[in-house]
Order: sequence, then structure tokens, then C-alpha cells
Amino acid sequence: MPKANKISTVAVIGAGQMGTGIAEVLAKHGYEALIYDLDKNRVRASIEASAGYFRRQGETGKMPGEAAEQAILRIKGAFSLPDLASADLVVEAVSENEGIKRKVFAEVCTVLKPDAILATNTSSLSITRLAASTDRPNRFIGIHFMNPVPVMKLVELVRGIGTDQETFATAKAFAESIGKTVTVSEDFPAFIVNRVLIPMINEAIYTLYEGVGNVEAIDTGMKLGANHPMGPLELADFIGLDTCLSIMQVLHEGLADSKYRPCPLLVKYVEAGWLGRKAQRGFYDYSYVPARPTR
Ligand SMILES: CC(=O)CC(=O)SCCNC(=O)CCNC(=O)[C@H](O)C(C)(C)COP(=O)(O)OP(=O)(O)OC[C@H]1O[C@@H](n2cnc3c(N)ncnc32)[C@H](O)[C@@H]1OP(=O)(O)O
Ligand SMILES: NC(=O)C1=CN([C@@H]2O[C@H](COP(=O)(O)OP(=O)(O)OC[C@H]3O[C@@H](n4cnc5c(N)ncnc54)[C@H](OP(=O)(O)O)[C@@H]3O)[C@@H](O)[C@H]2O)C=CC1
Repeated sequence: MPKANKISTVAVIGAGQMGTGIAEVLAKHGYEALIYDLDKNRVRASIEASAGYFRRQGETGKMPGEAAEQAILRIKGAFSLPDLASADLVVEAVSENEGIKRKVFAEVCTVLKPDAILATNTSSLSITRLAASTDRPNRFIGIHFMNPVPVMKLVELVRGIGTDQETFATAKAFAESIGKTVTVSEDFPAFIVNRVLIPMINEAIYTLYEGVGNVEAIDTGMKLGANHPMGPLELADFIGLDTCLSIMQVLHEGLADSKYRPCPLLVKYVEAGWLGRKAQRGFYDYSYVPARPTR
């Protein structure tokens, strides 16, 4: 199994959709994955979902059955932060909120090996600022995976001002060892992919808000008219409307340009708890099969 220099055990903090996908890709490529979340039920649900994913991979012949079974065994639940002490690399994938991430870093640094690398999967936040809240800004880096992690080929690497060359080289070798293509972004709000993608989604929400078209017309338009695999509103629901809003806020505040103002309809949906697929409701209602547009 390919492994990046000096890394064999990887801890993933945050057992949501990204943390679960990251653990799956790690296990598939021979790494021991420890998955942690504040909510123990989330850890159990994540492990269960990953086991289901690998069983389907085995049943459909996408992975040899035995390899799929071994991958299941490589994902282990961590139910307290000291359980992460053996990690050579930590990938933080908790909610896109700077305060929450800072708190997690402060706590996890107390249990990590001094030479462990700390990475964040943040979609938008300053790597330099997050690094400054840790005891190891030189060994801190942004490793930004795309959703769904097992399918999407890209990883963006983002150095903070203090990230050292060895950390960057190890992170790059690690990302390539799990089959990802690496692009490098400078440490600016939302990096490259989300600087382009999320304002497009925000504009689609404005198009809905202003009554230019309904959900179906906007998504069909972009799928058939621009060959996007998902319409922008479907994609917003898929990413999570809370995450989309956080990214727009970081762009708006970080670049101080009114063109990044979050659409009031996006704000309202998040305030209502209509966060997209993960909440069963966003621009679509997922209690129906197939999901029905809500506007
Ligand atoms: C917010 C950020 O910080 C950055 C981001 O991630 S932005 C979001 C980036 N992601 C995108 O833009 C995704 C856009 N959507 C797509 O590419 C596609 O709709 C999709 C890949 C998600 C699904 O593709 P599809 O053709 O509609 O569906 P489907 O046929 O079911 O799936 C295609 C493959 O993906 C796999 N797949 C789909 N969802 C998956 C998931 N959650 N986990 C694992 N595999 C998944 C399927 O098993 C299938 O695999 P095979 O080809 O081996 O059979
Ligand atoms: N969604 C996407 O398409 C992408 C997201 N990202 C980034 O990945 C990160 C995670 O996103 P995503 O997986 O979608 O979000 P989710 O909401 O699916 O998952 C976040 C998880 O973190 C948990 N959590 C919150 N606070 C803590 C804490 N203090 N300690 C441990 N766990 C905690 C949450 O629990 P609870 O729900 O109980 O609060 C939840 O289980 C974000 O930074 C996001 O920007 C990056 C690329 C793509």
C-alpha cells in the first residue's frame, strides 16, 4: 500500500459528511483512520456509513471483497481526544466556524506527538490565522478535500505563512498517495475552487430570490445549458447551506467587496435550519423521492 513518508495513522476530527468521506479514502489506501466527533453517535453513524460504502464497493466488484473488508477494519472510532495521541497526521473537518476550529486545535494540541502534522479541511478560513492558534504553525497546513471525497480527484493545498517545506512536501506526498491531484492555492479567503464556485451558487440563489426563475428552471438551466453535473441549488444543498453561507461571509469580510454579500434568502434558509440534504430540507425537500423543489 502506498504511504506518505512517516505517516501511517491519520486522525479525522468531525464525523460529518467530509470527515466520513476522508476516513473512507484513507482506509481504502491503507492508512489507519481514527475518526472523532464531540457527538459519539455521529462517530458510530460515520463508521456504519463507511462500512456500508465498502460493502457496496465489494458487492459491485469496484474493490475485491477481501480488500473492502480490510478497509472496514482500518477505520476506528475515537471517543475522546487522548485516543488521537498516536496520529502522525490530523485532518480537522468540523463545522466551518473559526471559533469551533480554534477550540478543537487548542484541545487536540495537548495530546498530539510534537512532530505530528495538523491539517485543516477548511473551505475558506485563513490558514495563517488558524495556525497561529496552535502550538505548531510550522507543521500546520490546509488540505482541502472536495465533496464527495471518494469521487472528487482534487485536493487544494494551502500553506500558512509559517508552514515549513517539510510539512508541505509530506502533505503533498500524502494527498498523492490517496489518489488525489494536488493544486496549490495561496492563503486568500476561500482559496481557488470556492472563490469561483460559491459566488456562482450565491448568484443562483439571488436569481431565485429575485424571481428570475424557480428552483427547477435554475438547476435545469445550469445542468443542460452549462453541462454542470448538478444544478447550483442542488449543489448548495449537497455542500450544506450553512457551509455556503460561512464561505460567503468569509469572502465578504476578507475581501471587503460588496459583490460577495450573501443572498438574504441563503441567510434565511440557514436561520430556519434548512441546511440542505443533511437537514432533509433546503432548496429541495428530501423527504420525497425524488426530492421536490421547495420554490
Ligand atoms: C464546499 C467546498 O469546500 C468544496 C467542494 O467540495 S465544492 C463541491 C464539489 N463537488 C461537486 O461539484 C460535485 C458535483 N456533482 C457531481 O460531480 C456528481 O453529481 C456526483 C459525483 C456527486 C454524483 O454523480 P452522478 O453521476 O449524478 O451519480 P451516481 O451515478 O450515483 O454517482 C457517480 C459515481 O459517484 C459515486 N458516488 C456518488 N456519491 C458518492 C458519495 N457520497 N460517496 C462515495 N461515492 C459516491 C457513485 O457510487 C458512482 O460511482 P461509480 O461511477 O463507480 O459507479
Ligand atoms: N460540505 C462540503 O462540501 C465541504 C466542506 N468542507 C469543510 O469541511 C468541514 C466539515 O464540513 P462538513 O463535513 O460538510 O460538515 P458537517 O456539518 O457534515 O460535519 C461537521 C461535523 O463536525 C462536528 N463538530 C462540530 N463541533 C465539533 C467539535 N468541537 N469537535 C468535534 N466535532 C465537532 C459536527 O457535529 P454537530 O453537527 O453535532 O455540531 C459535525 O458532525 C468544514 O470546514 C467545511 O467547510 C470542505 C470541502 C467540502
